[in-house]
Amino acid sequence: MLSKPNFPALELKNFHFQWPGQQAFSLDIPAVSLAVGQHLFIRGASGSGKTTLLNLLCGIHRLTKGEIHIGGHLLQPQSGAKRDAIRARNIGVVFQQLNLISYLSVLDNVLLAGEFAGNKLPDAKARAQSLLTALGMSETLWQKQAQQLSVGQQQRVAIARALLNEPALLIADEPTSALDADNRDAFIRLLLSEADRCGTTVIFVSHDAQLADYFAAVLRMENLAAGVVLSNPLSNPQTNPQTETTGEQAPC
Ligand SMILES: Nc1ncnc2c1ncn2[C@@H]1O[C@H](COP(=O)(O)OP(=O)(O)OP(=O)(O)O)[C@@H](O)[C@H]1O
Repeated sequence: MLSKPNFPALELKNFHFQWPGQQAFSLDIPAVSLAVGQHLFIRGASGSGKTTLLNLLCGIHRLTKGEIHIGGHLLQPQSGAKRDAIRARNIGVVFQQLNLISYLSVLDNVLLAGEFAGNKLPDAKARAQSLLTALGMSETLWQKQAQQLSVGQQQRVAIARALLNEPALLIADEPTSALDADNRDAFIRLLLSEADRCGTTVIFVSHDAQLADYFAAVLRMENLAAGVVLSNPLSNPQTNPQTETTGEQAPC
């Protein structure tokens, strides 16, 4: 695992958001702190604000009041350009639709994350190759176009891309919603084990309550205002994928 600075992966202070001109919906979180490596599952009903919350944590929307810190960096309040730069370097995202560039190769899809971050890592190519190998993507696949991959292979590329910049935080937005139970479980195991290896904190959002069993911490959208991260009594370290390893154990 990489050595990480001594900051929480995520810290929210007096977080308040309201859509302009709308009183009916708001998000309020007095205080939340997630330690490095502590994975969080967020669940909530349709319309409870999951996507809005993720977009705020990524700096896509501007917070109405309060502060968001990612890996010790102040994300909000900041200008849009500063939020973009902080996001590119400190947050990896796995989207619901994975969002790979279909005509680019596997390797170039992963390296895109480095370009968005201004190629902070001088060894980005070697790191991309190492991540792909650890995720079970052999060298024969690296020059294949993303559109020629199976869904499972595309998911691995999406995980490698999200981890390329050694982010403090990886946000996964319902990436398993189109999968059957076996593939869903395999994906989430792989994601968490690879994040553990890299020392990255995962925030996984879903309406699927069954997935909560994989996480030691669960936050329900309905309980945001309480400002607490609940321990998950169902999480079982024997079966918890955070303790599993898959693929080759290359350095992260
Ligand atoms: N661009 C927007 N402008 C104004 N209101 C919005 C906008 N986007 C979402 N909302 C409102 O914010 C609230 C939360 O929506 P959001 O999409 O975050 O919920 P969600 O939990 O992600 O829902 P789902 O699970 O159905 O995707 C809803 O009341 C929605 O109508």
